[in-house]
Amino acid sequence: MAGVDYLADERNKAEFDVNEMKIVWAGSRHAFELSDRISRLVASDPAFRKDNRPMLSRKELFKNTLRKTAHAWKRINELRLTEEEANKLRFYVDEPAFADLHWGMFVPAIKGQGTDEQHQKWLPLAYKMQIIGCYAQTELGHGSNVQGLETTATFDPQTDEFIIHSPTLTSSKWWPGGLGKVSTHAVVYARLITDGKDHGVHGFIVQLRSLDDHSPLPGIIVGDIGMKFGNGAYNTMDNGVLRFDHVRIPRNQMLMRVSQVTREGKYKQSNVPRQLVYGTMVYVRQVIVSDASYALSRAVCIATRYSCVRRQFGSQNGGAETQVIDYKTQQNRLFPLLASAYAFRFVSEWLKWLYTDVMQRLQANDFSTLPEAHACTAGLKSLTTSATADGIEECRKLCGGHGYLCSSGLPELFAVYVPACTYEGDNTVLLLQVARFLMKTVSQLGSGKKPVGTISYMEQAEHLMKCRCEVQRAEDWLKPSVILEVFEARATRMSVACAQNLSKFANPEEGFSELLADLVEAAIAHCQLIVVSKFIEKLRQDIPGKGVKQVLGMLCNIYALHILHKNLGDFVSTGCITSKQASLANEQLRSLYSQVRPNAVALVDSFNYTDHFLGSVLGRYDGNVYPNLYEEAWKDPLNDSVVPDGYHEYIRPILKQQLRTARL
Ligand SMILES: Cc1cc2nc3c(=O)[nH]c(=O)nc-3n(C[C@H](O)[C@H](O)[C@H](O)COP(=O)(O)OP(=O)(O)OC[C@H]3O[C@@H](n4cnc5c(N)ncnc54)[C@H](O)[C@@H]3O)c2cc1C
Repeated sequence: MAGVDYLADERNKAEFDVNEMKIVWAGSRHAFELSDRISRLVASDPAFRKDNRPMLSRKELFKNTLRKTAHAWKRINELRLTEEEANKLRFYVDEPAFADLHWGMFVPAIKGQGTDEQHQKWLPLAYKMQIIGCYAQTELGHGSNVQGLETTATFDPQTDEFIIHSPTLTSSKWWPGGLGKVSTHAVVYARLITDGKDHGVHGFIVQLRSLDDHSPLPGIIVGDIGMKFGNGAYNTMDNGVLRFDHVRIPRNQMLMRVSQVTREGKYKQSNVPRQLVYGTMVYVRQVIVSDASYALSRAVCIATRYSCVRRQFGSQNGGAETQVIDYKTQQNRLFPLLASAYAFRFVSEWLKWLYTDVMQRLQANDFSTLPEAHACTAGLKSLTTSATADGIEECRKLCGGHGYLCSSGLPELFAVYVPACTYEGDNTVLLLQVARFLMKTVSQLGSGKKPVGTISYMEQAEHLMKCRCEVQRAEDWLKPSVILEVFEARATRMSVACAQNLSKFANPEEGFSELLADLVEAAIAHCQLIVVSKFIEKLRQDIPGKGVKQVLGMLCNIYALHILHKNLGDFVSTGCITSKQASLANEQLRSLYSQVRPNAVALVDSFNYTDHFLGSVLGRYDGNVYPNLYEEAWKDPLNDSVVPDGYHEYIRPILKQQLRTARL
């Protein structure tokens, strides 16, 4: 029946003001209104339909993406959207496309690493999309180890040009999004060579294709690297391969904000500090953490609504069966993910602040907080993307068999999302960078150098190494000061233990290699503490709306106590808590699940996702799952005919055969 809200009972149970929570989730009233308006605009435009994506062949899929991107660009211009609105529109179109790399990597790379003259020349062209760019760093042979890149850019003083060359097969650029079939230009990372000397990896703007007929320029071999994981998913993107055969570009196409090559071929540092590139990095990672909260919240929204619709067992005297969300096992898997979605949202909002702070300090030549900002953003990128990838898969399982259908929206969401664990820095490699920073901080304790920002808790290392958790009753676990202290103590003790073990090695690098796995765990403990502490900080702010702060408080406690429960080994073995306190934490967690339960659907409604954006029959706003799932099945091309193609060739002969010789 059209118009019936099958989840109305669930919505009526909510104990907080959903409209106010929508504003908290969006970050501000302005952000909410903008997001709401643009998401409806996209949802109501048939050109942005996406339900058929998993069925399309690669070529159809790619062309469809080109059409949608062109349509989005047209609407952005017709409606005279601002940059903020245009970004939201691309977000709600919800399809990886070359434009993501153009706006998300190519433009920021030129902005961050280009000189004023380069900005004046290239940015207007890029803003009007008269050129389309990508970011070509990774090669077939090297990704994480950027210093191992092999592409060369050799300066030729005779002609005032760089010669870009791929000397080996492994130096082929491999993976850049938008490169395969679309980009006209790329920021290419190559080893700079002047007068026979290698100055390491630098960025260059290189034209790849003709602006007249799109054919590759002489000396350039370029194409797509092939199908990727999942149906639809990231296959909308033309991740590409690129080889150069002595391609010449003018000298002024090296990105020269930080270092330069003069007309005479002299390599020199400009007076702009090298650290300026950190600004772009913090910005990109903030976007990735924010995207993690959106991807996880989407999966959680689908799993929560469906868990209220789905009933299994428990019927007595012919009554209704139990909603699966009422099983404690379902709550124990689902609610920590719901809490994580909110936690990642708040930490990404805080990262926005960190970006402004970093930029202001850079302007003032204050680099004191950069190592900490670098470690913290690397760690948060790693932590949130790994948890989100795992969380989406968990949501699929929470939806049982139906979660495996493409119409649940979860398989494609998972396939699109998982590479976030790899791009912009492999998650393990990033955690090892965090670990190096932690080891350095521990080694400097007592030297008078004060740890700053998210690592400032280490100033209390002496206390944190020996403090005892004061929890005596389950409710004691609700105190933010208690939670913070045990998380700080665990992170400190794990880092100090690693540092002590490292000091046993005569060669520190050998020790680091040997202890990699422990170091990663210490880094995770530090990053989990950051997320918990930013959630607690958020709750210290004034948050209006009936019941909003209370329910967020429950989620914060669920997030922290669930991590504690999952990592009891760390907390107990480092002596931060006793096993009795561990079981009290678990008791408190169960009670929190019961408190969140009536608010579950309202908490996912607060994400304010349209059915178009969710793209899930199971997660429909109205909860009318079964008739729509049934209808969706009949749309499959296999159901176009009652008797399948191939019946006469392959099925009938088997059915009609007279077996004489078989040994069955
Ligand atoms: C969908 C997608 C889009 C991408 N888009 C772009 C793009 O637009 N532009 C671009 O330039 N690149 C892009 N990339 C490439 C991406 O940035 C790299 O894949 C990434 O940096 C990881 O590098 P790698 O592939 O060399 O992995 P590797 O470094 O080879 O990793 C393989 C394994 O080795 C481990 N490992 C590596 N080094 C260490 C170490 N020091 N210690 C311990 N373990 C280690 C890793 O943890 C991992 O388990 C994209 C990749 C994907 C999947």
